[in-house]
Amino acid sequence: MLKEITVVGAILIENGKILCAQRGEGKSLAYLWEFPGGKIESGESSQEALIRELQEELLIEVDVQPDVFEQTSYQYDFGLVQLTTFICFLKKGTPQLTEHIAAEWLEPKELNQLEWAPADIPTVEKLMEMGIVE
Ligand SMILES: Nc1nc2c([nH]c(=O)n2[C@H]2C[C@H](O)[C@@H](COP(=O)(O)OP(=O)(O)OP(=O)(O)O)O2)c(=O)[nH]1
Repeated sequence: MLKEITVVGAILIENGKILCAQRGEGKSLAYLWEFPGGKIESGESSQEALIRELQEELLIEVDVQPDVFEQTSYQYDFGLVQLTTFICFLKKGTPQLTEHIAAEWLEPKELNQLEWAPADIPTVEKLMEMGIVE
């Protein structure tokens, strides 16, 4: 059966850099880099899901921009991930890793230094083409 997984990812911007987070061992897509976020729960908007996920994963409060940055679907062996990314800004706190094993703040042009989850490539390419984020 085709399993659809609806996921939101945050392009968290601070001082022209983007927060990139590395997935841990024992998970799907282990050690690949991603945008912090996760699955939308029933009854939640995309923005609400991102606010909740970033609170849980990084212990921060964020503002989520209303417009979608990029939307893609990627068929993994475990299911079809529909990933929607949004630009976010830090409102309160400093990111602390509670789930990821590493994080890096990178400029858009540096994003290809990391090995990203396949579903993230369109967002990464769009950010790299923009060159500057603020
Ligand atoms: N948060 C996030 N997930 C992503 C990205 N790209 C991508 O393919 N994914 C996938 C990984 C997971 O299969 C799913 C998000 O699930 P999740 O973050 O809520 O849950 P999880 O890490 O516990 O995942 P899992 O072990 O249950 O698969 O979407 C991304 O940029 N951010």
